Amino acid sequence: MKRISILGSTGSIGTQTLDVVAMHPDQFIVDGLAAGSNTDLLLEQVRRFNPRRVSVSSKQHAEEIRSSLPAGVELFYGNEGLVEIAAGGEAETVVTALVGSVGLQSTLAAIEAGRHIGLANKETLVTAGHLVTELADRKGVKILPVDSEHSAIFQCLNGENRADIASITVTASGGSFRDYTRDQLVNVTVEDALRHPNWSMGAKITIDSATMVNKGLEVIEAHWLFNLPYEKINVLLHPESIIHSYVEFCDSSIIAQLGSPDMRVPIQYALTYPNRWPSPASRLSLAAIGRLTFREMDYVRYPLLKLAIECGKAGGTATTAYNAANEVAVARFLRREIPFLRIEEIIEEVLLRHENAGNPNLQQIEQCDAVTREIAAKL
Ligand SMILES: NC(=O)C1=CN([C@@H]2O[C@H](COP(=O)(O)OP(=O)(O)OC[C@H]3O[C@@H](n4cnc5c(N)ncnc54)[C@H](OP(=O)(O)O)[C@@H]3O)[C@@H](O)[C@H]2O)C=CC1
Ligand SMILES: CC(=O)[C@@H](O)[C@H](O)COP(=O)(O)O
Ligand SMILES: [Mn+2]
Repeated sequence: MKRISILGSTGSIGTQTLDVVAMHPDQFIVDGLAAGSNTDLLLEQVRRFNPRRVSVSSKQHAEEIRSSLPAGVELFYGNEGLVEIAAGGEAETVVTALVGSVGLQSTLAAIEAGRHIGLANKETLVTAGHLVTELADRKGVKILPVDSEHSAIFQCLNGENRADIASITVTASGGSFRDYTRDQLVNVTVEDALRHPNWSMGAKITIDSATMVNKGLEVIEAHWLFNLPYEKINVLLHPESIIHSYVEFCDSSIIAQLGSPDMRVPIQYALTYPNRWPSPASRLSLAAIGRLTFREMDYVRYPLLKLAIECGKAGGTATTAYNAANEVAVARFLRREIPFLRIEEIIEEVLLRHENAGNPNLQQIEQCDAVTREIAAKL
């Protein structure tokens, strides 16, 4: 039996993690669940999965559910609540499925407490990858990737010698607007942007996919997860999202991981590694698909991908600023306060003003995150 806790249990990754648990009820114990404001869904999850500890984002939400919780369930809230679920209790693995850099403190707390991490919350590695990976190394904690591309690369590297890697290639669907010219982006709506061609995901990552920020975050995530220089990380447009990513080795062999686009597969692998268990994900028929297509990445069409890689190479607080500016800009777009292309301008303007600090500690990261958010909110 594996004991797990989930940060962000009510979101897209969180609910699919519980789907995996429900498929293998004799293999998992759910120790803790942390949600934001969706208290109805959290209560349903509590009744079904019997966690001993839960958390919500505010005191007000905690009061809403306190009387409905079964006896014995401990209730927490706020950032401290996230840390309680991450580092308290008895989970062996914590699935980090929060969205945004709000997940940093609890991820660090989980690692500090010696919990293995099933990492979906890529923003934590983007904002403070050096702190997260250094602490995980020191504590002997495994960071198992949940993100589909990183799970693919992780699977391709199974049993391989890291020194033999020539490069890795992260595939990109192109998102909702992959067939639009830049001129056509001027009047796109929130609804248009939320229509991802291949994946059903939370709102923030779906917008990130449309701006190609998601691929920028994923390149930085890959840099930290696989300890590779940016020069060895490529991006390739692959509209079908069937090849989830691949690795090229020094002898010119390429190993790729393929599958139907279903996040339950990488989520489950992060929980069962190094074993594989049956999954209800639909089987891939390459004969039925017929052909897979690829396109060179166009860095002029997607300037935010180029900027993310530049920030990654610059290091320091540059990726913290990039990530924070993006979180604010996407939230403003989703609230219909700014048009789609303004997301780009805000991130670019923030980075023009950014004064990079090398090798930042946690306090400097948090300060950079807060200051950047203020600037991005005013632009
Ligand atoms: N969805 C996907 O298929 C994929 C997602 N990812 C990554 O996984 C992460 C999660 O994405 P996704 O599941 O789509 O996001 P969602 O928006 O669907 O879910 C986010 C979760 O975080 C919770 N949450 C948000 N803010 C807070 C807070 N302040 N305190 C406590 N809980 C909070 C939400 O709670 P509530 O809803 O109750 O408010 C919800 O449970 C992201 O980093 C994303 O990039 C990576 C690959 C694929
Ligand atoms: C499912 C997953 O891992 C997402 O990050 C997905 O990759 C988004 O797709 P694109 O960013 O390639 O459009
Ligand atoms: Mn991904």
